[in-house]
Amino acid sequence: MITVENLTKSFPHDNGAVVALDNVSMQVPDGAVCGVVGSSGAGKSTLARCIALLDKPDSGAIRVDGTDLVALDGKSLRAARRRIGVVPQGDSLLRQRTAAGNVALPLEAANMSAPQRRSRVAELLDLVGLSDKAPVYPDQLSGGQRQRVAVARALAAQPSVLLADEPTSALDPSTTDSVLTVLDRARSELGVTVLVVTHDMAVVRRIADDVAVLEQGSVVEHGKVLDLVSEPGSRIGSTLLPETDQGSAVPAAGIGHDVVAEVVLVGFAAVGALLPEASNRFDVELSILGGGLTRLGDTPVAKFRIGLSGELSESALKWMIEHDAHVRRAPVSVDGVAA
Ligand SMILES: Nc1ncnc2c1ncn2[C@@H]1O[C@H](COP(=O)(O)OP(=O)(O)OP(=O)(O)O)[C@@H](O)[C@H]1O
Repeated sequence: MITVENLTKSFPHDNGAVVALDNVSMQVPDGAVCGVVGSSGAGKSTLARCIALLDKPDSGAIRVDGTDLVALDGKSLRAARRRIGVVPQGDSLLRQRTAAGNVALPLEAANMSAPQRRSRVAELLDLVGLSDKAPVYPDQLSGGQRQRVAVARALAAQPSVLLADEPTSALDPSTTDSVLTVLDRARSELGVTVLVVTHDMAVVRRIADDVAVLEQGSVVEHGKVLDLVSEPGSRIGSTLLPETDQGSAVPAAGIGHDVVAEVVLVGFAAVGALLPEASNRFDVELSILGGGLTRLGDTPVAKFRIGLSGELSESALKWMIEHDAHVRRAPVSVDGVAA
């Protein structure tokens, strides 16, 4: 578990200071992948650098497995750093070393014997799908392959936490996918807790369990992706879920439908069965007025604007809510038209 409590960090700027992190608090559960997103200058990299112990915060605590890292120094700080693997922003491999040589670096620093090192490097290159590239120099690798070597290197010392700062920036979508697969494997096969700083919402869509949205140094939204997308007004929800054409006027109560509502359905069972079942059970006519289906990680999620017609429309809606549909009634204006 990573716990960040009231973290503040500023940098000197002209005659004053720029506040990069302003009282930031968040948690990442063990074995979860958390995306840290936000616009440029929001404080994402500063947060990652503080957690990686590369920058010292002005105040606040960063607990990894219960230990406050901010309070450490000397030997205990160096030991704590080894428990945090870092994939730095940009090209970070040593050009004069092969892929295997780069992965071996932290193992050499830890004085691991040569035979042990060879076997550990082989394991790590296998994990990132690059066993055949062991003798290859970074210049002969693609951008995605270089990033996968950087992930292997970050995992070499068996950290409990992996931090990746913009691991997919400047990569095309198919290469991005291979890097994300590797981060996902770090979590699923090694149980590592992964924090990914990114401006790319595709990263959140594909691998994040949790997400924190930073804005001007503050966390403005934080939690499980699948919970946030059901919350009205969620930025994550409005970015990751299909549009339902909120703005268009749809005939509502008394005109075309007895009830108009927006529903978010999470998971195979809900997406596949809930709407037809509600319609059958209550003998109401159900029309999809907008929205669509998407996938967050392995989970199908739908957001629809629906119209219900029939005497038991209200009961059908209530039944959907009882069966875990997240329902928001579409606002209806005075002339009976959904706004
Ligand atoms: N070493 C530094 N010295 C001075 N100011 C800094 C330093 N590092 C970050 N800042 C400032 O702190 C604020 C947050 O920067 P940070 O790099 O953490 O944001 P970010 O969200 O990662 O942005 P980007 O997506 O562009 O990388 C910015 O105003 C930035 O200019």
